[in-house]
Amino acid sequence: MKVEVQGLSYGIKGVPIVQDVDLQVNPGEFVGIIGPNGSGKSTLLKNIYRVLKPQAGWISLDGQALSELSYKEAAQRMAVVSQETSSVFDFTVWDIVLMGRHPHKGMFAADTKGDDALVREALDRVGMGDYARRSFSNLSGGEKQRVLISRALAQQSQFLIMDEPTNHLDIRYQLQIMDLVRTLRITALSALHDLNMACYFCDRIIVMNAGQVHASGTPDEVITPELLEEVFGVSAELAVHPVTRRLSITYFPESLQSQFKTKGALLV
Ligand SMILES: Nc1ncnc2c1ncn2[C@@H]1O[C@H](COP(=O)(O)OP(=O)(O)OP(=O)(O)O)[C@@H](O)[C@H]1O
Repeated sequence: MKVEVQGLSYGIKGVPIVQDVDLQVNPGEFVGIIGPNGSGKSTLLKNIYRVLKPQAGWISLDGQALSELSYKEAAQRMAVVSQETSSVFDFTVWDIVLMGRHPHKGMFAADTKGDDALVREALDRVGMGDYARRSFSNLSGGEKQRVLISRALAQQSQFLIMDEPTNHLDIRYQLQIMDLVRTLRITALSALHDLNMACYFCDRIIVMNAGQVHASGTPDEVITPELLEEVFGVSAELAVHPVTRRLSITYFPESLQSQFKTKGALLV
């Protein structure tokens, strides 16, 4: 699925939060949105997945304006893994993942064996197969996140939006989830905080700063020591890993900078 956003702006009480954002996600691409805290990543994503209404701009899925789709039609095309996981109801893990099938069904349609098989497979893919009968609300943050990703898989949408999907996950599941999204070759747009993960897994990166797109391109094009200094205010060194050929970032906290500088090891 091809996703296009043009001139998207959103503000609260006259204060601009996202300003004139253009972006494109090509079919099968995994695009990461990075940026400092408060730079507008979540607000931009919420405008795309329709929790917020853009004050200006245009969003389309395969050339069709998102605003012209019903919520059900939009949910058939777009799955969301957001940061908000609280629920007032005590659903089981199975129920939560089964909800991913709802956009594909009529109002009173019963769940089919096909739905059950998709839910089972989606749970297994994130390593949560043994948790099906557990209460969702009692899970750890990382387990909840894996269940929500599982729901998105069961939804079988062609476009996946994620807001810091690896938040709460230990390193094994961070790698597993990012790898899964990558290998599914589903069109994906995700806010990410871990820049090494973004460099490793994303085809392209969009850098948000103060509500605007500061830079965009492949990780090699976008991530430079100068950008990390300017946008994130951190000193860092970049290297290309000899085996993976991916960019690898090493950060230098202020307390270590003078130490390394005196040893002449700081290369940037
Ligand atoms: N409902 C709201 N009322 C007032 N300000 C808001 C509201 N929602 C977001 N903001 C502000 O908009 C800015 C962008 O917030 P947003 O959550 O989009 O940033 P973010 O890049 O996702 O940040 P983080 O990395 O911390 O998750 C922040 O300064 C935030 O305080």
